[in-house]
Amino acid sequence: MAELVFFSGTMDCGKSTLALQMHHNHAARGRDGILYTQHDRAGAATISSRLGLVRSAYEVGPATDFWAEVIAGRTHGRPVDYLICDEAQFYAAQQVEQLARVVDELGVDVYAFGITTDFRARLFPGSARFVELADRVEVLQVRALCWCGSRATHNARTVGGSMVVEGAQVVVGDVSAGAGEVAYEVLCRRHHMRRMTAAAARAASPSPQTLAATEDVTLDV
Ligand SMILES: Nc1ncnc2c1ncn2[C@@H]1O[C@H](COP(=O)(O)OP(=O)(O)O)[C@@H](O)[C@H]1O
Ligand SMILES: Cc1cn([C@H]2C[C@H](O)[C@@H](COP(=O)(O)O)O2)c(=O)[nH]c1=O
Repeated sequence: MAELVFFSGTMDCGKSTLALQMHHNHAARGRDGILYTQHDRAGAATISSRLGLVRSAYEVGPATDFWAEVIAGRTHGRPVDYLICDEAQFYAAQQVEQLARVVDELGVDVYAFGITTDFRARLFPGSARFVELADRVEVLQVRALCWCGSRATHNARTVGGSMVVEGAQVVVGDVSAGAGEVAYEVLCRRHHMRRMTAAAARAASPSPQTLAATEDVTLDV
């Protein structure tokens, strides 16, 4: 039976890598799939993984109708066995409903990949609809880590190096150092709620010399 699966996690936990691996494995067995994405960091109509894999994909926009696209594909002779949907947090709730209908009425497997919550720890509307409708929500096995070593569960946004909790929900960006004025960092909930990024923690921590000279320093991070 076809299924709607939402592979979810923080930024930088391997979602796009898994999306392209799954496409590779299914295609290698002769299944026909279509790749979709929206606002990938590498540019429009692209699925890019930080491990270096890059593939062309259809760019999802406000006018994209997944039901109509699969029907059109089949009308033109494509079997369309599965869809790979990356950056799925950006899809409209209505598009997620179209994907569920494609699964149920056309027997197409839909594998969607996206972050669950934004920089304020609020659900993206698309992700919320996936959680509500998916047959399964899968958490990726590879753990992204907070600077403290705990599993990262939340996404922080920084502007000019400082964590912010206000701003537009959608701002394309990366987690790497030097990512630009707006950047992201994955944190555990504890440090997300305390707005304690790696830089803030470093700034709050005494240097080893200071520690040696101070007997009762308590780090409250
Ligand atoms: N230089 C590297 N060497 C090994 N693994 C890496 C390297 N750079 C990134 N990765 C892996 O790639 C993952 C990010 O993959 P990606 O598919 O881009 O994530 P996502 O789509 O979830 O943002 C990291 O969690 C890490 O495991
Ligand atoms: C937290 C958060 C992220 N984004 C953007 C930043 C990136 O362009 C993507 C996530 O991509 P990844 O492959 O999972 O790293 O989402 C955003 O627009 N708003 C946010 O709050």
